Amino acid sequence: MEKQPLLELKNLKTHFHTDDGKLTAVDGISFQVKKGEILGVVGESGCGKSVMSQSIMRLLDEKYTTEYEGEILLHGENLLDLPMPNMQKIRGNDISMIFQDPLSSLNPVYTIGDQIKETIMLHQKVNKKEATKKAIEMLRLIGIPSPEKRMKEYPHQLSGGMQQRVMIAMALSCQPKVLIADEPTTALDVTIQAQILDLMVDLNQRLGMGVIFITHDLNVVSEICDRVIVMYLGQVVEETTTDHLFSKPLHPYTKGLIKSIPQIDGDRGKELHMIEGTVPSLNNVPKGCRFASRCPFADDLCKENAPELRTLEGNQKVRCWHIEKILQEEEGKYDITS
Ligand SMILES: Nc1ncnc2c1ncn2[C@@H]1O[C@H](COP(=O)(O)OP(=O)(O)OP(=O)(O)O)[C@@H](O)[C@H]1O
Repeated sequence: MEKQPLLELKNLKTHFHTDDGKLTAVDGISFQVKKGEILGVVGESGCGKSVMSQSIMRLLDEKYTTEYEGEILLHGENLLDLPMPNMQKIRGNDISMIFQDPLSSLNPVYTIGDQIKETIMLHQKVNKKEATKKAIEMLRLIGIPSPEKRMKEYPHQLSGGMQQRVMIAMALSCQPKVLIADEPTTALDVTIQAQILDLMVDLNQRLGMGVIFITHDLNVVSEICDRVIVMYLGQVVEETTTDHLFSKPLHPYTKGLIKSIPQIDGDRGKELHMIEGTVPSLNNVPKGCRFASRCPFADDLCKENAPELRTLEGNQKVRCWHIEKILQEEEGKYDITS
């Protein structure tokens, strides 16, 4: 039976009212996250990944600058319709978020224990003693040695990796249905990074949590994600399974990203492919395909007309006018290699 989505975005748009006019940083994003699934979100800097996740949590300034359109459905309920106090209950209880920089989310003047306990007591009906027990359990679960001792320490007394684990412990302490992880391991060294990713996958499988994993690192995507969306200038340009992303990327932008993955072994000496050009700015969004100025396939059609996201066989979705041409090239490639 097809799993029901935990979280579904339907044509989400996030607009900022600025001195330069109205800028649309997220422009019609739709996707689903199912129970126990890890959805990767990739794309170059500035393509709207963080604005999208902050929109899901409704963390942006709605009073003065930000305007949303579309739907963010959690179990069928549109989060964009909720009054802020209700939304605050959703945060931490149903959806949690972990950020790139752990120190920005940990309070330097409170001990680790107090911060986790406070999060637990804010979201669950438990007394202090029970909250302490749960906090220790969570630190143990997340692989922090001597959790009783760590509870009494302040954030600055912990290494970067430990701080990140504490933040993950806090995010998971209420067993959210959905976890949004925004570049959670970028600032960490490779060994710690691998340990934290293992932990996240383990918890995702054990707790059945849906995860939205935002990253620049396609190697990480290949290791942990089930499906991936590729974003470009506020839109999804490709959505596919992780297997297909690497074996059969179709959008020219996705192909460029895959080619620019640094090779650790093999291919040594081969020049790293960089996608030429830069992402257009939000106050100068092209009227045609947003990737056209950097695309080797682009012609007049692309420059004049914006392509829709098309669904292909295997539920792969691609926003490009030249899918057939690209598919033919792929076929050719397979003929030679098979
Ligand atoms: N408050 C704001 N007002 C106006 N524009 C904003 C605001 N916040 C973000 N933007 C713009 O929205 C676009 C998307 O930014 P966002 O931070 O989501 O990109 P990103 O893909 O997460 O990049 P990175 O990978 O570097 O974190 C950028 O052009 C950014 O300048």
